[in-house]
Amino acid sequence: MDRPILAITMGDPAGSGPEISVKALSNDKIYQKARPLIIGDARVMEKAVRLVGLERKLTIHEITDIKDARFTPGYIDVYHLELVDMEKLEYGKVSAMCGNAAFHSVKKAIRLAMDGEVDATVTNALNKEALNLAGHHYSGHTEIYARFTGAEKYTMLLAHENLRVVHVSTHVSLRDACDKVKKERVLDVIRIAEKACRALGIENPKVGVAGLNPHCGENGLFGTEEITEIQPAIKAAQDEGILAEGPIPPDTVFSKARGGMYDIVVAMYHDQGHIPLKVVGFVYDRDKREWNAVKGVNITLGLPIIRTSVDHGTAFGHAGKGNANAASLENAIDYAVTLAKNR
Ligand SMILES: NC(=O)C1=CN([C@@H]2O[C@H](COP(=O)(O)OP(=O)(O)OC[C@H]3O[C@@H](n4cnc5c(N)ncnc54)[C@H](O)[C@@H]3O)[C@@H](O)[C@H]2O)C=CC1
Ligand SMILES: O=C(CO)COP(=O)(O)O
Repeated sequence: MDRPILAITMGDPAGSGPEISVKALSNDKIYQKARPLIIGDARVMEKAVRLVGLERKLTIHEITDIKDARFTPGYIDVYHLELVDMEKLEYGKVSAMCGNAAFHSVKKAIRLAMDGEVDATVTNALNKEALNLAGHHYSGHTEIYARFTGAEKYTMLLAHENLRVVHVSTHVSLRDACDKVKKERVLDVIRIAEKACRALGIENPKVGVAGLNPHCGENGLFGTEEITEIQPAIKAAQDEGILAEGPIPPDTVFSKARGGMYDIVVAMYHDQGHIPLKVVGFVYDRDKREWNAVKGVNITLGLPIIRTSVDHGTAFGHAGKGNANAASLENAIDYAVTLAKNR
């Protein structure tokens, strides 16, 4: 486990995943801490190497068996799945072909991890519209991983620096999200959050639990979920010895966590957790008209295997231009290495 084997999915071939994978793996230092390979299409990856002008430095090494991987700087091992008709590939366009290719890359990575052939998986972004257009009816990686690993209690963690957030629900409408705030689910997510912090090397983690409603409902004046669902879940967690606190008003809980009061925050729905993370991790420069930083990592917790991911999307606006930012993928690779080593 000194240099864990990482299966990195190429993501939607029409997006920035192949390009940022090449950028991340062109850094020789990565091979000192991990043995990375790409799961996807070798032709797509060759095109990405040319796109970033690294064809003299990097060779795509096509494999169909992990045993054949070189894991050596100067080569990018690609577990080739013959997924893409290069004549039809158009950067920045939603297509069933690309949705299908992204899906099968993910499915293969999961299989390899479940079979113990790789130590962890790292995903590049897929486009949910393309995925569904291809007939794969999932709302994201999280649900694909749950289905193919058989996990029942899982959740999404986003992390950037010392800010970590897990979610009671993710890809559902805001109306449905409110109905999903139930004691049992909140308690499960608190438990998973605490365990994840330990897996990341944090001793005695403190878990801050957000409320759902403004000001936590002001004692029932505008919403009662804090009283009927969230408080009882926190009490049950405390009875198990977990250092959980809350419910904490959602508008300040993240600043408190960032300041060091909590190691992790339990958010009640997708955007409650995603917005603070991306306000900190995504930094746009108005004068340069580009992103100075696109950082952060997405980790699925509660799986029997490791999955870390970029926390941005397919960035179709950057695809084919060679100017996408690889920082989030580098973060995701680092987290995968840490989790594999602590397992
Ligand atoms: N892990 C995953 O598979 C994720 C997939 N998505 C999917 O991606 C697609 C596009 O979603 P959007 O909401 O547009 O989010 P997005 O993250 O692709 O784009 C948001 C903004 O960030 C910029 N950006 C994102 N990644 C960048 C990078 N690596 N380098 C430079 N700039 C970058 C984009 O140019 C855009 O301005 C959707 O289908 C969505 O469902 C979104 C988030 C995560
Ligand atoms: O869209 C995402 C976050 O909003 C990413 O979701 P998945 O990790 O499930 O693909």
